[in-house]
Amino acid sequence: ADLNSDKQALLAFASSLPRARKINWTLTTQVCTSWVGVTCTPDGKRVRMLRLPAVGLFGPMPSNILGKLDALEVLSLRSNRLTVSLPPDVASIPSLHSLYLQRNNLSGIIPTSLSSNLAYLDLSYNSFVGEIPLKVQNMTELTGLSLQNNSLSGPIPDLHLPKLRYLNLSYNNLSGPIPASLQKFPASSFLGNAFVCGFPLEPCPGTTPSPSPNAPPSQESNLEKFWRKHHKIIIIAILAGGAAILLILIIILVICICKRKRDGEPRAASSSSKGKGVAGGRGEKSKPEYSSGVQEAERNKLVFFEGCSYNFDLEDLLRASAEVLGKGSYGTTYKAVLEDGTTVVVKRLKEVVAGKKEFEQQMEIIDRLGQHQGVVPLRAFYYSKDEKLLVYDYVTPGSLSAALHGNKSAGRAPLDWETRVKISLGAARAIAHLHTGAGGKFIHGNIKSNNIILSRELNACVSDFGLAQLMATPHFHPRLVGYRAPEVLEAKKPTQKSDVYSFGVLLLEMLTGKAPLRSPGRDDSIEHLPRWVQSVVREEWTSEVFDVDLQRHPNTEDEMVQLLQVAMACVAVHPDQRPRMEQVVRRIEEIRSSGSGTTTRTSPEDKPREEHIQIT
Ligand SMILES: Nc1ncnc2c1ncn2[C@@H]1O[C@H](COP(=O)(O)OP(=O)(O)OP(=O)(O)O)[C@@H](O)[C@H]1O
Repeated sequence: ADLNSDKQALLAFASSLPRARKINWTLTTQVCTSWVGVTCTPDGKRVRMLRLPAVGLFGPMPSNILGKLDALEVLSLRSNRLTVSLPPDVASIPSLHSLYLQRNNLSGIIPTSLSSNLAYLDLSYNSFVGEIPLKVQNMTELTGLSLQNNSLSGPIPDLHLPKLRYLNLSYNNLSGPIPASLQKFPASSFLGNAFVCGFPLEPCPGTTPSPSPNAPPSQESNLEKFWRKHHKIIIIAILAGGAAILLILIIILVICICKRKRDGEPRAASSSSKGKGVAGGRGEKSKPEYSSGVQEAERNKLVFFEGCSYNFDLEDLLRASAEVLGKGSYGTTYKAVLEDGTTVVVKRLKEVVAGKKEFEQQMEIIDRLGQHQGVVPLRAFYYSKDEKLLVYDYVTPGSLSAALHGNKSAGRAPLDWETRVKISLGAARAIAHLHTGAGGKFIHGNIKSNNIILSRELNACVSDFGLAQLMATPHFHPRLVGYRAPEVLEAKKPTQKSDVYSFGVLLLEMLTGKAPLRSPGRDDSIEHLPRWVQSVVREEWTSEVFDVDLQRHPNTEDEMVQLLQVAMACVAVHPDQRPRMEQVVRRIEEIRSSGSGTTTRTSPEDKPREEHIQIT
């Protein structure tokens, strides 16, 4: 078996099921990079995961097709309308460790040929009948078993599975005592089976209740003796303790009510600080902050763009573990790692004034402009009254800002000259594309080194564009002021020419290795980078301007001076004197091709996108 046989099996699977929503699988496209729901092994030789939850698949689940994917580890076809039965060839794929088929219309018996490598099996909310197969006992890797809400009957097997952490057999027609090996699970694991008895449910008829499933009989009788002797004292102590706790709770409650009244704080305020700590009950993880504004009824409304190969729903995103990457002018950005390991960036926008239609139109434009190798593509968005979320690819290793100004003692290697030119050209091309790509009117509005994300090959990917148009008023985050053109600081309206100014500051940042706003004197006065560079150049100390890390590179000063001239043209005070972005691109291309040849001049920008942006 190889990738080609996996591809044939997937195509056969797709053609055997009428689909409500079109799946983008075709003979001519790449299985591993563009097929929705498909994840390959790291070497790209086999299909490792197939995840198509809630995509409207309906009809009988085909036999002898998916079983051919013999490197498959995860299969998720949950929340579709698959019928008839679970084919034995699927359940027995030897490499399979997670099988999610919950919320379909599958019936018949659970096949006995279950793979012994399964770690998670979810067949809940179907119509399976018959007994729970004894074969489950052999699945020693099993950590979760969800069979609730089926029509399973017969006894509950005695399962000695050391890794089993989650079990749900509720709402079936099972009968008989709960085996001792499963009495550690809560009552909710067994509820809704009229004839199931024993701890943690009601004792079985004709048996004496035992206080603990594992307590040895001798200990039990000692306890009884102790209880007989001291029960009055124990009851009085419990009542006194309970009364004291109640009193303390009442005092705390009164203090809280008084404090709230004093603060005059409305109950619904502080929605933005909710989230991380909103942990649910048993087994639930704390939810990411950005989940707090998503309404229960709207959880299926994550809008994906065409060609996106991610396959998760909003529910998955809300369950992801989220880490704050930063709080910017448009909101908070999180790195979200989903349960299957998929990593994305979620931007939670604040203070959006655009209505739904306007917002959706802008998303369409951002998506269209994202079809460029130098731009971080927007993959999905969510819009509701209380919450606006954007989902992007997670690009590593990080921002240009971190690469230029990050901590050297933490092992950061300085960017060499060749790389800085490559990044400048990549970013310039991407911004020129934004300026020309949507009828010639589009403005980035937020160019800065934090918004140039570097791929593993250190190619520039421009992010965070097209959002200013959705916001109430332009926000000037302190970090942003150094990039703002003078006319924007006054009139607060960015233009393509103000983008050119910001790009000029970015070039100066790369040439000097200095941040756009500096505090040179002891009096803490702030100096703008363009003004500082101008003053040094005027004194004819040009070479003093360049980053000390660049001064070590031989024969590159000519190129540095030429790029400095481009940067200075971009930061001209009058917008009309600044070049257009296409002119900037041409100038950097000339500088690059007239290079001294001391370094290799390959052109990775010409490679196809998937090699260009490394996404984890
Ligand atoms: N797609 C991405 N992949 C990896 N890191 C990202 C991605 N998008 C943003 N980041 C990083 O996340 C951090 C926070 O980004 P965010 O856009 O919220 O703030 P900012 O760029 O500092 O400010 P602003 O909102 O004004 O642009 C930044 O360091 C940025 O480099």
